[in-house]
Amino acid sequence: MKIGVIGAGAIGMFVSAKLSKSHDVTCYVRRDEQRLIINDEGIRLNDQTYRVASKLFDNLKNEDLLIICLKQTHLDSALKKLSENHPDTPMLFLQNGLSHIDKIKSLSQPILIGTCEHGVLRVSDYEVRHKGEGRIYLSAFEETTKELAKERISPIIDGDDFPVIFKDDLMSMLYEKLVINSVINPITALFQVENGKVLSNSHLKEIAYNLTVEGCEVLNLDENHMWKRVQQVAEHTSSNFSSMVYDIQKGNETEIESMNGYLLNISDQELPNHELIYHLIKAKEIM
Ligand SMILES: NC(=O)C1=CN([C@@H]2O[C@H](COP(=O)(O)OP(=O)(O)OC[C@H]3O[C@@H](n4cnc5c(N)ncnc54)[C@H](OP(=O)(O)O)[C@@H]3O)[C@@H](O)[C@H]2O)C=CC1
Ligand SMILES: CC(C)(CO)C(=O)C(=O)O
Repeated sequence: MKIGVIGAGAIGMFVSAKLSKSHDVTCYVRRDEQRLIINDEGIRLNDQTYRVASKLFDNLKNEDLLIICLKQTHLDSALKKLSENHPDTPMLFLQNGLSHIDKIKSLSQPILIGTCEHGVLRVSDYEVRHKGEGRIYLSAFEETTKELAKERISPIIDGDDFPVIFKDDLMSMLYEKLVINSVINPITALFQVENGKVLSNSHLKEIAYNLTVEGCEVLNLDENHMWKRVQQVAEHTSSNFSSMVYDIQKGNETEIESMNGYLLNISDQELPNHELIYHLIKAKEIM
C-alpha cells in the first residue's frame, strides 16, 4: 500500500519506520533540510535504519492512505491542502486531545481517527527512540467509514510489533485518551520529567489522581478504570518525556487547549485542578 505520513516528528517518524517494513511510505515534511536528511539517511528508530521517501507537504501526491501525525496546533494550516487531496483517499488522524474533531468535519474524504499510546522521543530530524510500548487504537469518524476502518485499514497496518486495534466506540476511545493526556502531559511538562515520575513522586501522584477524578466527572467515565489506565500508560512509557515536555522545551505552543482546555470548556462545573494546571502551562508557554 502507498502510505503518506504527514509530519515527521516523533510519532510521524515512528509510524513511518514501522510501516515501511510492509508498505511504500512517504513522509511529508515542511522543511527542505528535513526532506533531504530523511532521503539521504532514512529514519533511524532505535539505531536501526528504515528506508522511507520524503517530500515537502506542498508537493503532496496521491497515496492510498494518509496518516496525519501533526500536532493539534499545526492542523489549521494543513487542512486546506488536505481538503484538496483526492476525494477517495482515506485519512487517519492521530492527534492527542479533542480539538481536531470539529475541524475535520469539513473534509469530504473518508476519515478515521486513532489514538496512540506509544511513547516516542524525537532525537533529531531523522532519529527517534521508542521509549514505551503501546498500541494504536483506531475508529471510524462516521458510520459510513466503519467497514473501511475495521475490515480494511486496521488489518492492513496492524503488525506484530505495531499493534493496531479497531474500536467500535469513537468517543469513548477519545475520552479515555483525553483523560490520560490531561493528567500525564501537563504534569510532566511543568516539571520537565519523564512520565514515570507522575507515579513515583507521591505529590505528583496525588495531583494526577485528582485530575483523573475531575476528568472522569466531566466525561462520565468510571474513575477506578481510568485511574488504572492512567497508571498503566505512565508505567509503560515511564522513561519517555511526554510530547508536551518537548513543546515547553522548544518554546512551542502546547496542546493544552485541546486537552485540559477542552475539559474546562465543556464542563458546567468547577474543575479546580484542571483550571490550575491549565493556567500553569499557559504561563510556562509565555516564559
Ligand atoms: N511523542 C509522543 O510520545 C506521543 C505523541 N502523541 C501525539 O501525536 C501528535 C504528534 O506529536 P509528536 O509527533 O510528538 O509531535 P512533533 O512536534 O514531534 O511532530 C510534529 C511534526 O509535524 C510537523 N509539521 C507541522 N506542520 C507541518 C506541515 N504543515 N507540513 C508538514 N509537517 C508539519 C513538524 O515539523 P517541524 O519539525 O518542521 O516543526 C513536526 O515535525 C500530537 O497530537 C501528540 O500529542 C501521541 C502519543 C505519544
Ligand atoms: C502516551 C503519551 C503519554 C506518551 O508520552 C502521550 O500521549 C504523549 O506523550 O503525548
